[in-house]
Amino acid sequence: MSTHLFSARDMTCALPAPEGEKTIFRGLSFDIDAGEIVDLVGPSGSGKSSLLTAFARLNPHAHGTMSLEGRASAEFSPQQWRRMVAYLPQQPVLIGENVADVIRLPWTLAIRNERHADNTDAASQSKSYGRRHHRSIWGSTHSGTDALPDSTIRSTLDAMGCEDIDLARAPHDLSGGQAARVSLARTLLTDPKLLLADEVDAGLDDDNAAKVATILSHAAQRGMAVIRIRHRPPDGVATRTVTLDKGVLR
Ligand SMILES: Nc1ncnc2c1ncn2[C@@H]1O[C@H](COP(=O)(O)OP(=O)(O)OP(=O)(O)O)[C@@H](O)[C@H]1O
Repeated sequence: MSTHLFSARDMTCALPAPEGEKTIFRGLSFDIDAGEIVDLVGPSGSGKSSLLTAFARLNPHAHGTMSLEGRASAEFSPQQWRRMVAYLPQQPVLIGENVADVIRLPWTLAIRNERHADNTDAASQSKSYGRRHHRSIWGSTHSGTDALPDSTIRSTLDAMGCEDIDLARAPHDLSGGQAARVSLARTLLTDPKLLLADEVDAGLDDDNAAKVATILSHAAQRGMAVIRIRHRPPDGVATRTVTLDKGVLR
């Protein structure tokens, strides 16, 4: 489709409604390059979350044409796509007994899936692409702890300015700011190419919001593309801002 890292064309979202269909947006186009941070703003209810979930192929009411690094989204299974186009919701969902387990969860699930895939003969071309890809990201197939030892999690969190987060802490004992950063760290460690951050700094104090912005900024410097939905005042981190209003992106 293009040479952009990610491109979307003709994105349309229409919800079932008593009077027929309610169109949230129609025919939207969007491009983003590696290393960019784009803020997506607009009035409440204008469809910002619907657009991001459409990009992540998580929105059953949306359709359009998308590509990543020049490859059409249809070449990827939804799971393969979402590993590279990761959607981060506002409310962190932290599953595990402690922070280390929470961060390791994608590896644990991937290894389980890999074992399942290796035990079946349904190795289509797209599946084999997925296995190669995730081995390259996640390295080991032995166990979640082998693939992502505590020492790696610790050093990664420290490098993200999360020295205050104890790996042994139960997720329900984390503050809102810590929970937001753990959720973000878990997703960044899976190394997506495009991160879709849906109001991840909403409800945080200024200090924690700044920490989240710094983490995202460093990820972008390493080549990740980031789209942020934000309702806070501009923080100087975005490379550009786009507005979604009345179904139009400008
Ligand atoms: N699952 C759903 N079922 C019914 N209506 C929905 C659903 N999801 C979103 N909507 C509607 O679609 C429209 C767009 O919602 P969306 O959450 O995408 O907007 P938004 O711009 O992200 O809003 P906000 O800034 O308040 O989070 C709204 O009118 C909303 O009520």
